Amino acid sequence: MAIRRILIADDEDSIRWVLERSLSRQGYEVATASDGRQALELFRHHQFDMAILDIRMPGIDGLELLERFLAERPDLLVIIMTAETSMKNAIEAMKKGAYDYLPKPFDLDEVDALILKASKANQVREQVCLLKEELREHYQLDRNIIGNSPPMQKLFKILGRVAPSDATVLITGESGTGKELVARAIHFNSPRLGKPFIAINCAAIPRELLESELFGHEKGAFTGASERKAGKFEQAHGGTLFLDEIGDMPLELQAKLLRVLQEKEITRTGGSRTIAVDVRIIAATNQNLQEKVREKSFREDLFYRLNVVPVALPPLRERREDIPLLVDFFLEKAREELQVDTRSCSKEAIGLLQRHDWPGNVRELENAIMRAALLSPDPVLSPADFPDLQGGAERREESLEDLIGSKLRQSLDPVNIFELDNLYELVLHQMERPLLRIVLEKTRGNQVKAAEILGINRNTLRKKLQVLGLKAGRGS
Ligand SMILES: Nc1ncnc2c1ncn2[C@@H]1O[C@H](COP(=O)(O)OP(=O)(O)OP(=O)(O)O)[C@@H](O)[C@H]1O
Repeated sequence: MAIRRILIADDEDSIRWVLERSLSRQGYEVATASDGRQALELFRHHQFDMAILDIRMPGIDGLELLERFLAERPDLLVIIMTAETSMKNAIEAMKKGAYDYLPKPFDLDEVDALILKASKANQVREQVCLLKEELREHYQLDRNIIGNSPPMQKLFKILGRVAPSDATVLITGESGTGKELVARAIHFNSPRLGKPFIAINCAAIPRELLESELFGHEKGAFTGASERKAGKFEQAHGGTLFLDEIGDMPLELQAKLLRVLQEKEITRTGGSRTIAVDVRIIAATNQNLQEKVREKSFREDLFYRLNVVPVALPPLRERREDIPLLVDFFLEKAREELQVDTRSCSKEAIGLLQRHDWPGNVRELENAIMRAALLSPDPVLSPADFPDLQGGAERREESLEDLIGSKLRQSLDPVNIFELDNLYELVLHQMERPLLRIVLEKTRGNQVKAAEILGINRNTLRKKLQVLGLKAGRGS
């Protein structure tokens, strides 16, 4: 929004008069006050976009007004006019949150330029606010983290409570359960939104580099350190640092990390200066940290420091009821990202997906859906589109059924079945002999194995072989 209403406060009549005249001519709505009290009164009754305040006024001075205004309206653009030749007052004003300062005496052109600059800055600021809003919406907890099952509802409750705070969170869960997704959601739903979210995977970085990745290094700190470098802690200043796979952090670094967390300051490798850092920590692991503490490969004090709010993500096999929702979510993603028009999954396919155990959790499901959507020519995915799953067997059974079905049709077509009265037994009997023969062939006559595969008792198999006149093999 452009600047429209301006408040001018100065005890010098000539300054008020000149500014009011010039700004009103340019179309701004201007209100003037000759002292701080009057300015405060006007501020309380009008919505100004900008205030131009003289630093020296009887009663309430410009700096105090600035503070009071910003306490109520942090978005107000305040310009402080200062007659002082020293910069001290101007610096003080900037520290207190003034947008800029205007040294007296000034040209009206200077004032115009300043208002124009502020106007542009205001627009950028509003855009940033909008973007933040969009981001927040994008990361709205239950929009991106899919799940409706009781463990997920419990999770949303915890996240809703913990996100707005600065509390350290320790996320545990098997690989692919969404630990990083949850860490991001916490950040984007916290007041730190708009500040950096920095992730580092402690398992993926060689030990000797991890320290400098985390805490930075000074030039020449070690061979290869040709430039000074800020570490992840510094990069995350004001925001959130996500320490993934924290269980893999070497013990000696754990000690340094603990110190940093306690003291909220870092020292770069090879440096001596301490640098204050304001960082929220979210750590994650798929290991049992308590067990590592017992084994002495993870520091107990660090564990307690990180485990302020424990968040445990359930494996997908413990919330199978969420699979249909997840499938729809990933199908929509596939349509957007892969330009396919896969619409849904058949009931049988959903059944198959719900029976699978998903050792790779949501990541594995996501990959399976994306791959199937990409490869299947059909808008509705069927079990055949998931050949890697258990259901491969089901699919083979299906095709075996088709195969037998068509053979049966071929042999029955020329027969007048109305003349028969024991077709069921006849057909099954016809199948029994070839089936037993094939299985015995494959087990090289091992009856124990054959009985096991067929799922029948060994004595039953032996009797059947006798009745059918099939040669009994070895295996007794
Ligand atoms: N509940 C969920 N809803 C939607 N997508 C999810 C959910 N959980 C995980 N995902 C997706 O699954 C993939 C893996 O998630 P993520 O990387 O967060 O898991 P992780 O637990 O950090 O895995 P790892 O331990 O292997 O690093 C991502 O693409 C993520 O968006």
